[in-house]
Amino acid sequence: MNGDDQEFVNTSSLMQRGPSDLEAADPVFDAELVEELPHPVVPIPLRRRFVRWWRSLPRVPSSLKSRELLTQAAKDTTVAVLRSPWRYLRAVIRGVLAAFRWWRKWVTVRDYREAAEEVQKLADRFTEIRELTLFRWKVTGAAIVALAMAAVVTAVLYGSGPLWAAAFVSSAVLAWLGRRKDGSPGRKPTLAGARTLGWTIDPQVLVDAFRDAKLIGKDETLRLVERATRVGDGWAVTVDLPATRKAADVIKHREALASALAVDEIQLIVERVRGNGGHAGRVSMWVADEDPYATSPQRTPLLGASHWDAWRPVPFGVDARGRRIDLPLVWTSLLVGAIPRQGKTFATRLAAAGLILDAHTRLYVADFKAGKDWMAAEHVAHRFLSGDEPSDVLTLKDWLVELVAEVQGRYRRMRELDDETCPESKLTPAMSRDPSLDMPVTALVIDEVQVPLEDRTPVEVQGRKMTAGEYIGELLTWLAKKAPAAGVVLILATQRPDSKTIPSGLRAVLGTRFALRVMDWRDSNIVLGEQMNTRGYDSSRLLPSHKGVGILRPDGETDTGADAVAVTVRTYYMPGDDWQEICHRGRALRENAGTLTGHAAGEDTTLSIDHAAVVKAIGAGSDPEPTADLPEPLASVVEYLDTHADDRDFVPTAELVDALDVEPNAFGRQMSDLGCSSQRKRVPTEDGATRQVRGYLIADIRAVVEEL
Ligand SMILES: Nc1ncnc2c1ncn2[C@@H]1O[C@H](COP(=O)(O)OP(=O)(O)OP(=O)(O)O)[C@@H](O)[C@H]1O
Repeated sequence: MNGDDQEFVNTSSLMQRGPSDLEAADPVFDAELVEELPHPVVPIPLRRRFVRWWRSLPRVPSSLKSRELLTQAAKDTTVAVLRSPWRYLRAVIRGVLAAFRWWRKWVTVRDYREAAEEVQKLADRFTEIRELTLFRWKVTGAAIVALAMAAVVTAVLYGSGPLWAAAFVSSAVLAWLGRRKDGSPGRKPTLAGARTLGWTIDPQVLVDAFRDAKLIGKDETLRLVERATRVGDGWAVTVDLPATRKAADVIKHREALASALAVDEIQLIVERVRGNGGHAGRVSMWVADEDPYATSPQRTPLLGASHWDAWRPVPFGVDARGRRIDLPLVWTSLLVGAIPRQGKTFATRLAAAGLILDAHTRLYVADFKAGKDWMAAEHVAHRFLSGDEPSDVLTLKDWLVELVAEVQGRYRRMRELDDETCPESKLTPAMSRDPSLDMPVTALVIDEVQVPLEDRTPVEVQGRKMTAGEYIGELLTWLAKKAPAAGVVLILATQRPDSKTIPSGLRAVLGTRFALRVMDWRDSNIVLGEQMNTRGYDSSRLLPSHKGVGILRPDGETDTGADAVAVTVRTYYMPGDDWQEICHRGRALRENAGTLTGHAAGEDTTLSIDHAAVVKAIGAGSDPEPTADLPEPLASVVEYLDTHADDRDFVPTAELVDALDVEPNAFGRQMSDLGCSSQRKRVPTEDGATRQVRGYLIADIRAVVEEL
């Protein structure tokens, strides 16, 4: 508080008391005393101040404000200068053509002729027009003769200098006449050959392609951030879209852009540039010279590694540009889906290979394909089964029960550990390698997971009758939710990625997805996640010949260099002998480290299972049948939604009518009687567009069920 404030407090107290009882009073301080620290003055260097001032000047062009832009401007100027003779020549040629067209129109008296034609008096005016045409031809001839004579006389009198000067002036006039005006790209040749690669030389071709693909408007243009450069076996370019246009839309409509650039969409990689150097409208494109997946596949780099750390992302494949894509596995889970013979088992084995080469990793391998593909893993796996009989399904069920108990035990033990060893309720690399803690990274690999999930062997879980498939679904869902943080990784591969086979609850908690070729966009969405096709990721569009190529939607960050939602990857090729080699190496590593256990060590693999504890943990058997008391058709709708709703919030009426095989009008009436009213909503279609359909909000249906 300063002196003036003190003054004010004194005077106000005097005013309240009145003038009669004037008495000297001590000042009243109604404030907090704070120590006044001087503001630190940080001197800004003169150079920085100048740079700031320079950059804030509105009239200085942006190319003079940063070194990168200046370099770009210098490059652009050099290219413009080098190209200028060619552009000038083209402008002159266009000028000559324009002049010729004008002259032809004049000499044939076209305007007069057309006017006569319009009033149907051409016959009357014919002689007149003919005479005028003849006269104009004569004028033309006289002008040519006069020009030629003038040229000869000038050449004789003054040499060729003035002739050159005249030619230059005429060419300049013609170039001006033939100049490209904004918005009129000129006549486009109909048979000009392929547009491919034209854009690498002339950015205008790229702008036209964006316009043709309707990614920018007719009057909008692109800004070239980086000129087209050779990167790998293709061309890369970075552009800025006009304000308000989004890079995400370009990714979504990649196919239209590929068509406009006349390349197969598999050759065109479009990414949004994120982070410091990017923004929502900056697009980086790479166009491969040819099908990047037509070449022979690469062997996995794991072959060159004597061992691998399971905590390091596993080398999984390469993208079209040849950039390596690594797949983090610990703390997440992986779902691989594809139609048969597309490389599902190969991809799953790649993920498993990284874990096999770590001696401190425990493996559970269940091969329901019952073939040779996984045989080699028998030598390293703690638990191993290969078969598709109900007895195998029941064995898997027991494993899962064992794993649920294991995960619960791990969390219990983690609670008792000090903060330094276990800072969060999560497994750490040090914990996973400490034999005294007995918490190694554990991977559960199930190939053809649809086999156990669809199994109908009846099982009784704490008095509740259910199928083995249902119980396995519940156990897997619990594990996918809870186990990754405790170091238990789920790697599931399925040939049938439809919503009936893989329960939506399970799919929703599987962090990493890899979709090789599937039958249609719905199946692709089931593997990759709802509406991924509308975001430009649809694995049904991959070619059958592209074995091992799929769309990877990672859980965390992959090493792609670009921060994309998903990326198309060609997995490394690891044929049977390489796989066996890896498994043998994994066994040798375990033998050295003394970590070979279970099936691989020839130990007794009888399981100690506490079913009751597991049932309590996952809550199975305790749920009352949810749809038992519901009236129809609501009960069937709820049953359908439980298996098919995924993470959707809306279900079209047509889909329900189809699935439940009911009469649409009666169905609508019954639903509305039960309190579920339908409404219109836009839903995505196969081609990426949206369509308005009638249907029900799933939340509304659930609310009615609750009420009932
Ligand atoms: N990365 C790859 N590069 C080239 N070819 C591959 C690649 N991955 C797999 N393939 C080829 O694809 C074929 C099928 O692979 P795989 O056995 O993994 O298919 P799948 O989807 O598991 O089939 P199924 O569903 O019948 O079990 C393999 O024989 C292999 O030759």
